[in-house]
Amino acid sequence: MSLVIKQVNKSYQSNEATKHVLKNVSFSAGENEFVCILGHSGCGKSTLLNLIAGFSSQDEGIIEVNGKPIEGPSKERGVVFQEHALFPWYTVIENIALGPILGGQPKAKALEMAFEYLVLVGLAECADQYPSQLSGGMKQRVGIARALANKPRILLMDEPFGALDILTRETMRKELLSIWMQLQTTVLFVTHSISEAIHLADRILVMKDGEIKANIEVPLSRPRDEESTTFLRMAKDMQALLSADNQKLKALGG
Ligand SMILES: Nc1ncnc2c1ncn2[C@@H]1O[C@H](COP(=O)(O)OP(=O)(O)OP(=O)(O)O)[C@@H](O)[C@H]1O
Repeated sequence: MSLVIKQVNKSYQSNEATKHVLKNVSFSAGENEFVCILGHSGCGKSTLLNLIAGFSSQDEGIIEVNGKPIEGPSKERGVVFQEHALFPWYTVIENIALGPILGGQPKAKALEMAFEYLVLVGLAECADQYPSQLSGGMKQRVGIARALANKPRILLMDEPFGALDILTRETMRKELLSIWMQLQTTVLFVTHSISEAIHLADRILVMKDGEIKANIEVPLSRPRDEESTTFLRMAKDMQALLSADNQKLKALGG
């Protein structure tokens, strides 16, 4: 799987004004790579992810998966949102099986597959419960299992842990890494948390005002110690990138 984004531009029109939200965005993500897109609220992270998901289209530029331009949503690109959007009238296992059933799997086979993913996210015992009976973290795990059940080649995650408390967030982060290591799929993960990005990513794209200001490899093995010198130095550098004005960025080579 390779994802290539070249010179993508996107503007929104509102009240006669044009807002240039993505400015010449270019990057790529390789097979099994975990890439985080880091930036403050409003910098264009979700807009970028929505383009890659195929929910909307760019004004200019190219978005290709395995050399083919994307044309709308596809099972090869699974999406997990901050809000889990589970169907309340279906049980947990039915929510997960829905994608495979709609994809043409017989129901029994789809339920079997769904159960495998529930085991993977540690919720086997909740198969027959309804979403309203689950905590926020559990719902988010169901959301991940549901995206994975379609066997995506790339998982697009838009601040999936943003609504969770800090302890649950840490647990989910560890679980996501363990799932990713088992499944080996490409992940594009949007966050505004510097430490979350450094914990998770192979590579971090720092976004500001619709531009990718830096594309940084994380030279640390996992699990990562947030007290280590490299972790702390990276966090400081990224904080500086996110808060620097454009003049200073130029001086930093950004
Ligand atoms: N459909 C739309 N119409 C007009 N403006 C929009 C639309 N969607 C997003 N925007 C604007 O584009 C900018 C980028 O929004 P986007 O949601 O991509 O940011 P973000 O970095 O994901 O922010 P957050 O972290 O708060 O979700 C914002 O200023 C937003 O108001």
